[in-house]
Amino acid sequence: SSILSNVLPAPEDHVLSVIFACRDDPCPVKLNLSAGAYRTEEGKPLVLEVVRKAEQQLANDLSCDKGYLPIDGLADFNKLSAKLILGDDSHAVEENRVVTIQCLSGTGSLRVGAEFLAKHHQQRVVFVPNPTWGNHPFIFTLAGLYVEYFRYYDPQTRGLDFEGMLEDIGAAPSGAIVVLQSCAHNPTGIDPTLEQWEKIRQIVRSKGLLPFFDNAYQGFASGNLDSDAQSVRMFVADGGECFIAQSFAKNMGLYGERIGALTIVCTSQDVARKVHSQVLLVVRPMYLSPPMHGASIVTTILKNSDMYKDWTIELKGMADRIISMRQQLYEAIQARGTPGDWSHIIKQIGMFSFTGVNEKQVRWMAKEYHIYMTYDGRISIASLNSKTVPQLADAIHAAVT
Ligand SMILES: Cc1ncc(COP(=O)(O)O)c(CNOCC(=O)O)c1O
Repeated sequence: SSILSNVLPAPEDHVLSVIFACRDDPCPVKLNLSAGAYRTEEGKPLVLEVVRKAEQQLANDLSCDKGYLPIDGLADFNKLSAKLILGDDSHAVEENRVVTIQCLSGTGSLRVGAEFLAKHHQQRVVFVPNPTWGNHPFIFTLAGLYVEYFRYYDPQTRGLDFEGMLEDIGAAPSGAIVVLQSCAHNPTGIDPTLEQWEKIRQIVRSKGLLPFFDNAYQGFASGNLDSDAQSVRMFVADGGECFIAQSFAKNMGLYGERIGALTIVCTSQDVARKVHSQVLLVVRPMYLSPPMHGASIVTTILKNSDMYKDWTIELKGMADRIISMRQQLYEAIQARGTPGDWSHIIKQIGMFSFTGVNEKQVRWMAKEYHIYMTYDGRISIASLNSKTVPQLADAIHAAVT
């Protein structure tokens, strides 16, 4: 008898089921707003000019070979990636307290960090925002840690439940890991202000908690790489430890190259050395060593000041297009006189908007308007363009009136 015959079908995944429903919808004007990937005004994925240029340079560089990278990845990439998030004048970097490992994009960085913590950290509780990116609970649970939630989104104000957040983090047991999205919170699009980040930092440090930043959208939120790194730099500046998962999927458009980094900021060079040696033991049996191409593209761009500048211009272009889509959607909703306050659409930041429409309305819009978004009412603003904004505004108007 077959060994695999007892495998059960996987439970329905909320995001995937929406993507499948949209895929199977024959309607020629269907609109998929569920996927978290940037699209141009023409509705196409974008390969940055500067990425094409870097790839041409790499293709012509005959010194490049296809040998294995070290377990922790391309050394230049690790240095440049750490500098990007920590800043050019980071004391942690100067004092050699920083361990950076090239990982398989943001997901891989979170996974390696989770496996490391499960092996070396006594406190097994991880606090994540409620709501948070759908993969967070799975990544940490799979590593053998226990996921708990801290209040983050307030449905009443459609804003940050800051008091609730502070209370829940303040009640966490000493040593608990706290997952913090550094900017462009997924799925709500709501970020703490700098003043609020400072209060969060104080409570995390005073309770001896371990911050694990998920930094998937640096530069993609505000359009400025340094602004979007302020929350992380605030914590690192106080000399404490923190984990940071970086991704170049969105801000460099390298989704499929799976390029990111896990940075662990330690309190001393000595600790950093020991941590580095142990992270290698997590990676080796997991995937041995990371892929070269994405790391080579990022390194080529970050180490060349002209290409770096070109990148920041294209990056701001993406962020600005999203911000203008928010404005257009807000104005289209206003123009229709749709009941309710829709200002959260322009107050929120990053790839997504938490519209506030409920699951029943989401399902109705899929059926009647062939517009698809995740059941929590999250839409990818990056998937909108000037032609589809009116279509969405009509659907929202019809759904909530
Ligand atoms: C907060 C966050 N962290 C990490 C990641 C991981 O990204 P990657 O592994 O591609 O770097 C993502 C990617 N999001 O996926 C889009 C979606 O929610 O529909 C993310 O949003």
